[in-house]
Amino acid sequence: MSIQLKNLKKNYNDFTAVNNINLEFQDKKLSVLIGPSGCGKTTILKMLNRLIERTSGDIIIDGKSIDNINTIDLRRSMGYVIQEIGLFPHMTVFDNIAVVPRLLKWDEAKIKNRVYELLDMVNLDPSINAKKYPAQLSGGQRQRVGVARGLAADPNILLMDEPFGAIDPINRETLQDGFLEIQEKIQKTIVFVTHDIREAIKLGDRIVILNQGKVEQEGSTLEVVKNPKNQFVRNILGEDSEFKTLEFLKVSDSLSEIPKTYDVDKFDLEKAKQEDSKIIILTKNDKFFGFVENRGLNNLGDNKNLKSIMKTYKLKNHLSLFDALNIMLRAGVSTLPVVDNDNKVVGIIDFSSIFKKINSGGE
Ligand SMILES: Nc1ncnc2c1ncn2[C@@H]1O[C@H](COP(=O)(O)OP(=O)(O)OP(=O)(O)O)[C@@H](O)[C@H]1O
Repeated sequence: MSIQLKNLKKNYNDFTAVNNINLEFQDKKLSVLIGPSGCGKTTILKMLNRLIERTSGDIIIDGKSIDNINTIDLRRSMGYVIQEIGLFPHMTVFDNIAVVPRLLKWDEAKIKNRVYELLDMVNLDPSINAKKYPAQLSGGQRQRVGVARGLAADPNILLMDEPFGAIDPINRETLQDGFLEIQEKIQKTIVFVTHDIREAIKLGDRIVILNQGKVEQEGSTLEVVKNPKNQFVRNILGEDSEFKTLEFLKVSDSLSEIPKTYDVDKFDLEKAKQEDSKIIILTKNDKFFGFVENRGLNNLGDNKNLKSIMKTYKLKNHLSLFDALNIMLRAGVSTLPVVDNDNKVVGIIDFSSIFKKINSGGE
């Protein structure tokens, strides 16, 4: 579902918070709104679900003005995830997530299925967490319950207002990674407010940069990062914005080759030594098992104990190139195998394929 803003305006008395904005939030894309405090981000978001009424202009969802959609239906078609305060403290995790399905009068069996499915999706074991109260969870876990609740009735649109803003940086990264995995699966139209440019670049398919109620620049994340329109945008992006695109580019887009793999139980040393590839990947039952560096094969002792030189580092294909470089530097290797969610090998990544990707601007 796409959302169009047409000449959208919001005045608070004689102060104009949102000033004649024309924009489209594209179907199934995550659009980030970013800008300095007070630039109108939250006001725009809340006008979408009519928590704030606009002064003039129009908001069109899939061709229909929101004036022609019943407000209750409108809000049900939009999940809403906000910072921290979103959960009802006196309700269990289960009941918090079940709020909208119960309003919609789903039967209890269907609600239970949905709540358990969502808890699994946000990586919270339902058998442990469904009965807990918000106060018994960590900040990051509460936030994941917030995301699950926003998705409960399977809305087409998700509005997220600094959903990870109150989480410490390390857990924040984990939540962002988890959320990217979820979005890959559910493909919602998401409008996401943040003031953190790294988060914007990492999560956003598209970025809207706002300044005093106006759009300063809008476009795909790479377009904006590569071609900032003016000094204001450059200031928002910060000094090392090219480097930040590493957060946005995915390992899966930068694979250098599909490697030949060797079943560890049928390993043929002489054949492996002939391979061009820098690393030899070992599998067991078609799943990733480990890898050895080709040059290491010559140093293999008489006992031919492969495991003595085997490494088990691997990269998941949904990780960012930023994470990939981090892991490669930590592991002290310049080439790593890449696996999918089923632990099947899908390719190899090395420094040169990463730099090629960065230099091409992600294309
Ligand atoms: N109810 C209100 N009455 C008067 N002014 C308001 C009201 N709500 C918001 N404003 C003003 O409108 C402007 C935009 O507010 P908004 O909350 O949309 O900003 P924001 O970009 O989300 O800021 P932040 O990043 O600090 O959350 C601000 O200058 C704010 O002071």
